[in-house]
Amino acid sequence: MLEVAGLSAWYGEARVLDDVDLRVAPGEVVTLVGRNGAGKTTLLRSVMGLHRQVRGTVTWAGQDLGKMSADRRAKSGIGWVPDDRGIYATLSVQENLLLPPVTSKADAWSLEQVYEQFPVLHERRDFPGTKLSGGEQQMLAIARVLRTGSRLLLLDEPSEGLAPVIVQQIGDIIRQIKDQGISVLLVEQNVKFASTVADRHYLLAQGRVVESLDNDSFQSRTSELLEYLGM
Ligand SMILES: Nc1ncnc2c1ncn2[C@@H]1O[C@H](COP(=O)(O)OP(=O)(O)OP(=O)(O)O)[C@@H](O)[C@H]1O
Repeated sequence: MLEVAGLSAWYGEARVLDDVDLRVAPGEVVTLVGRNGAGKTTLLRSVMGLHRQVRGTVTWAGQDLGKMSADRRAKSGIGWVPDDRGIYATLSVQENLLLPPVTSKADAWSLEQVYEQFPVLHERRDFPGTKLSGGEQQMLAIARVLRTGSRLLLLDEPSEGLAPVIVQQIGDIIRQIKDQGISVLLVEQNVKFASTVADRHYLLAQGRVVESLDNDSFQSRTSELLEYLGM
């Protein structure tokens, strides 16, 4: 379980998150929805320990993460997939997958498991990162954190710039991950996509959570909510 309580964040004097509370249960997919600049990426980065000018608490698997470094948070099972995907362009797919340090964690996916769940990565295993499509890069970025045994994935706009058919594939992967009891906290501007994968949603405006709602309520009120958020 991830629990964020009273989280505020600043860049210098500018406060960009204001007293945010949220939870993600095991196997739950939760989205952060809001217009550009609402603070979504900063929230993910704060959970990962990459943004340090914060106040409030982040508790993961019963442990208050306090001032723990991003590296130690990763070792405790939190996986970060940035919006630029962070693929090493000159390395092959397989080399990218072999980069995370070998871990004995039971949750860490083996190369065989990755290739079984992501057949396209097996087909492309000798391709350099530069030759992958956006969707393949996204799959590789997700697979790479699963290799480290992550039990919580922080995904920043996984559908961005992808063709609808590829977005559907990313949705399938998120559902498979969920079925394995892994939690996902997902920033998403594509609300149609968000409503096909998520259990719950937090709506963020100017750094504050303005609504928290389950997927059924989100689907029945989508246009009203988007108008309210100015999206
Ligand atoms: N490095 C930075 N220095 C100063 N201000 C920043 C920095 N990064 C983000 N901000 C500001 O913090 C606020 C929140 O940005 P953030 O990127 O978290 O929003 P977002 O909801 O993820 O939007 P987007 O989808 O555009 O990234 C915005 O006002 C943004 O201009």
